[in-house]
Amino acid sequence: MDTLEIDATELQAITQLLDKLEGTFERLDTEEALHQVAVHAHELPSRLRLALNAFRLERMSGVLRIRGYQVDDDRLGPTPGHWRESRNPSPAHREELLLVMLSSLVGDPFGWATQQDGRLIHDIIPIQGHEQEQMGTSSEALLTWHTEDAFHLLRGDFLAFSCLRNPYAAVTTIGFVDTLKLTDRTRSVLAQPRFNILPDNSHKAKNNSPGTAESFAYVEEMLNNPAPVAVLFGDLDKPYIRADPYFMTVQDGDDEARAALAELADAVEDDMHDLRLEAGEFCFLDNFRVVHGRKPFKARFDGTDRWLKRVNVTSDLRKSRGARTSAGSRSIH
Ligand SMILES: O=C(O)CCC(=O)C(=O)O
Ligand SMILES: [Fe+2]
Repeated sequence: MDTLEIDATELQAITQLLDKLEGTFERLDTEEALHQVAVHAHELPSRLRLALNAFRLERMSGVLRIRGYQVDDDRLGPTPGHWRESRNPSPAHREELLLVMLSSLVGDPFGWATQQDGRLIHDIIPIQGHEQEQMGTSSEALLTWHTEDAFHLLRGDFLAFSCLRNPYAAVTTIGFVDTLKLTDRTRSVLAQPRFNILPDNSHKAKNNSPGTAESFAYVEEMLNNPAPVAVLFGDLDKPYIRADPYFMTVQDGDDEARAALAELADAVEDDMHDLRLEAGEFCFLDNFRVVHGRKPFKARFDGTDRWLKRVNVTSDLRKSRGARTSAGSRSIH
């Protein structure tokens, strides 16, 4: 993992930039705001911009932690009990603004019409009733390692988090694909389109408000009729990954693919790293080069729970033009 510690001078520059901009953008999810914010990102301290560019160009491990920003915990108020209860204007507007600025330096933020009612910026918080689910909103269950939105052809290249609070130091887990120990034979099987990846539950209509998502047609299609895909791709010596074992199957009778997937799961689990996100920390994951999950934790449901903001980032918005709710929108369906 790579870590950048923001120093006092940089913190002052960031604070001044946020002071200047926070009143300008009431919403961050409009075409205009996203354009403007991406340009203001170039006013951030150069060490941050250099680090994010190095991250984008794969000159780093695939995890970049940016530490040293201070969150005003009182301003945030209680952690919401559900992402639907998130307030507007957001009490975390400054952190969301900084998250979108930083994200704009690695690509372009986007969201899903089928997730969190189409919001661009997600709240990752424990939700009562979801304790045992395989979702960011669960708590007591182990969140099995995964590529984010692995089922989707247009999944993000990167994933960005802002940690607002994590009082009990819940652990995000990270697996680095660069250093995975797999036999050549297994690599070659994993590189063949012999695996089905079903949509995870966060994309299902039952976990969105009725009528809010533009269309669940693609998600339905992927549920009922998943096209077989490869798990490893790119350069097989240093592969990219696309996997979410909890939601994966192989064709009936394809024991070789099943064994390769099991070997991959063992290799990833043997070398998982703990990441305890702290309040004020921003964290970027390379969604092609690392997988992530989360260890179980006990949520409190009293307004003091862990609270992350999350945004998906793509290297190429143009690829999804026909799959967004309109050509100008950032919402894929
Ligand atoms: O809560 C976490 O640490 C990560 C959860 C997760 O998988 C996600 O937000 O994509
Ligand atoms: Fe995830």
